[in-house]
Amino acid sequence: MAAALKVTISFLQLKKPDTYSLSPFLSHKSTLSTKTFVPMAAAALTTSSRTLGLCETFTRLKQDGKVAFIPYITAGDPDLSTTAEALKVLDSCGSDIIELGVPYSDPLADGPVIQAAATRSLARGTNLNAILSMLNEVVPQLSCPIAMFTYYNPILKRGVEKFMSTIKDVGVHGLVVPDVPLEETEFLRKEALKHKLELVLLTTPTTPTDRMKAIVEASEGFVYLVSAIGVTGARVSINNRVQSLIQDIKEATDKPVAVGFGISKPEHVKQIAGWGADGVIVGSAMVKLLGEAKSPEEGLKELENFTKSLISALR
Ligand SMILES: O=P(O)(O)OC[C@@H](O)[C@@H](O)c1c[nH]c2ccccc12
Repeated sequence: MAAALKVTISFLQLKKPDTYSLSPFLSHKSTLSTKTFVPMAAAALTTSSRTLGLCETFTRLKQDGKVAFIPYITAGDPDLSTTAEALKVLDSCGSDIIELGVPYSDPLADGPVIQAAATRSLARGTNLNAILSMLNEVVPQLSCPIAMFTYYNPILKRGVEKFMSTIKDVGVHGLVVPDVPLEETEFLRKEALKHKLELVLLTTPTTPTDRMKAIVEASEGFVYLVSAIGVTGARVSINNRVQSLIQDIKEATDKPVAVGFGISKPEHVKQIAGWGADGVIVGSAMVKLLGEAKSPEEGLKELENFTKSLISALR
């Protein structure tokens, strides 16, 4: 009987750290270096559980006629173990992408809630290495992708290439850097692409049309539409102008558009989804619940209830 060609990866036959030997039952042998082989094996092992990237997530949601729910929290507020639990809570509640903020001493685009969160986190000694170690443990337990949110300075401090490779290694999919003007994103974008990270760019209500078009052209993953002039922070209502801003962007690109700034109520979420947004981003309202609660446990419970109320307004 013709021997069935059955290929097994015999780890026991591993001769050297860098080569595996495929040992087909037929006589010939072939060896592949781990550089080409393990990724294939690893991919085969994880294909089914591979987390989708940002753009893929939006594509899947669009096929299901759904709008992405994207919460933002500040890493290390009130502490990193609570952040780890919060990521799991947000994921299990059905968040589609999670923005995780790296605390920074001069968060110029943030309002008082996120500024206070960054101050508390830094006062506890939170640093990038500790955040990365936490992510290394938690990301494999999540079903939704992480977009790291950082100002430019922490990236420059570590070096752009090193920063990109390090966050990719712990399973981060995307990156949002609010204080890098379009003109200075070239190198950042090149390095992000090299490390298969999706660099999300932001456009605002005051961005001139030509500049908005250049931003959406360069943005990867999705386009972040800032809904309000000023800094982050929950608003009583969402500016009706956002509806036309969403349409303007959709005339310029097929890329998904997610709206952030000020969103803090189920009616805000419904309104923005009704205007045609592909995603809604909620930060300050989440950060306030988590960071200003009487205890981490209470903060996590309030975060869960609030997240469920917002997601149910989307579904
Ligand atoms: O906090 P808000 O108003 O819900 O906005 C989202 C925002 O928190 C998050 O996307 C974010 C946190 N810090 C930022 C700085 C600039 C732009 C966006 C952000």
